[in-house]
Amino acid sequence: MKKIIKNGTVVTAADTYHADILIENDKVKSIGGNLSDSDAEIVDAKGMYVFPGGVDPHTHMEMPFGGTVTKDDFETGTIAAAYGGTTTIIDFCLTDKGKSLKSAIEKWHKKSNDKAVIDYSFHLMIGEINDKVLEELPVIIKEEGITSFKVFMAYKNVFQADDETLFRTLITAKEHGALVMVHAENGDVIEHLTKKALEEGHTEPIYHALTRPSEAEGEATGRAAKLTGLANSQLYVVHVTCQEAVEQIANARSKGYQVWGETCPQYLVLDQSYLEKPNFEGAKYVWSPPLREKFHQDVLWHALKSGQLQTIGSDQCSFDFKGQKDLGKDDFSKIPNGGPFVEDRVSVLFSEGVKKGRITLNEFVDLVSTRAAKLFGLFPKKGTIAPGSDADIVIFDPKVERTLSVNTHHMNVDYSALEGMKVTGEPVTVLSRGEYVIRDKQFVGKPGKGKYLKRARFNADLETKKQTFDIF
Ligand SMILES: NC(=O)NCCC(=O)O
Ligand SMILES: [Zn+2]
Ligand SMILES: [Zn+2]
Repeated sequence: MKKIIKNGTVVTAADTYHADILIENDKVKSIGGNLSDSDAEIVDAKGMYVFPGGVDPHTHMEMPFGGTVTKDDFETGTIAAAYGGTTTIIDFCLTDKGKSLKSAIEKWHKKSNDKAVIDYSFHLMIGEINDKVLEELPVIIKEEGITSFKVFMAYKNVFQADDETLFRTLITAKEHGALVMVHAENGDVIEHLTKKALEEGHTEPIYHALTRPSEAEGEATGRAAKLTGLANSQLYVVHVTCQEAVEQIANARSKGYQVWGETCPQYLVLDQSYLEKPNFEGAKYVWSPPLREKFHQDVLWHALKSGQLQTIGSDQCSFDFKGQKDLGKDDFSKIPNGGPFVEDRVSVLFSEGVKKGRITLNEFVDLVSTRAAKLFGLFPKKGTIAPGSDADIVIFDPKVERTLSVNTHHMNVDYSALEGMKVTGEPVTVLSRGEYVIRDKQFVGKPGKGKYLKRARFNADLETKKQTFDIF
């Protein structure tokens, strides 16, 4: 099976140039001018950008949360991801205290095995550290290729871990070459403020934001960064929303700590006022950490541009408005947290970022694909277009204008958080390992075609670009 993508503009995190791309089987074989091969199918990309498939480092498919389960599973969620130009997701595998890590991973394999239409991998939640966990972790890193662990500093009495657990996870990760991820909010402070608000009779969605102040995110981010320095380890802060957290990350980085940060499109284009929509509509905009006051958006864009934040995750965590979000109709603390974004992540970044002059085209590719591939042990198999890389490729029309809506999106959820938003640009054709998943804006992939990816151990040198590497 051979294809030549012709006449397009190839965009990577490093370069933008006109070239043809020859794909043989599942890999990029060569890149050059006027390539020809009589056996190859010609794919015309005239007027299009051709960039590496998006790597979304933050999804929650079919995840139990708040007494319900996220609506998109590995089938609907990866189909939507592919429509949106993403060809790899890394999903969070939740663990249960007292149960083996292996059993949690097996559960996640069962959810995804026959369903995913694009490639995928797992991060592993660490909720406790004990002898059993310490014994299992090296085996899991080796056998499952899971090289990133997630610790929640919030969601008290549910997922929240204490500082000892975080610190010991950081030490263990350092020892075995893994990256520790944190949901950084001070869960104890939030618990107190939530109880107080409810006692005072405040039940509306806006109180979700008011009881999770940005200072509580900044404090937890700074604490996690300091513990990382103390452990001489490595940290990735998920879904950064605010100035206080960005400042802590920048401060840690200025001291030479290995700390990276992710933000999400929702924090770049939506703000706290959405939670005040009438008729409980504000529940559609309940994320943790919450949407912030508008000025934080400029701080986040600036941090992406200046390199203090390095990736964009969708935090795909979709719940229907009817039947799921309304579990919190009389109590904001019962509204399932999260929203649908896996399909719109790349387009929002292109339209609001590149088109509006906030980031360059190459920075865009770095943010939606390359950096996550590097940080999470997938580069250069994923995250770039180069000879030997997987042929995960997006052919993207940079000119088309469209309006985002629940009526046209492919996520399995009854609303769009971006209803009516106009964006410029759309993926037209998406290849996963050389095969069409989206062809001329139609899904032509197959559930089960997506492969589970074992990832390499954390490699800080890829970040500082000191090292040459082999295609694997
Ligand atoms: N972010 C959110 O509100 N829901 C998903 C779970 C998490 O990432 O904290
Ligand atoms: Zn989180
Ligand atoms: Zn999340």
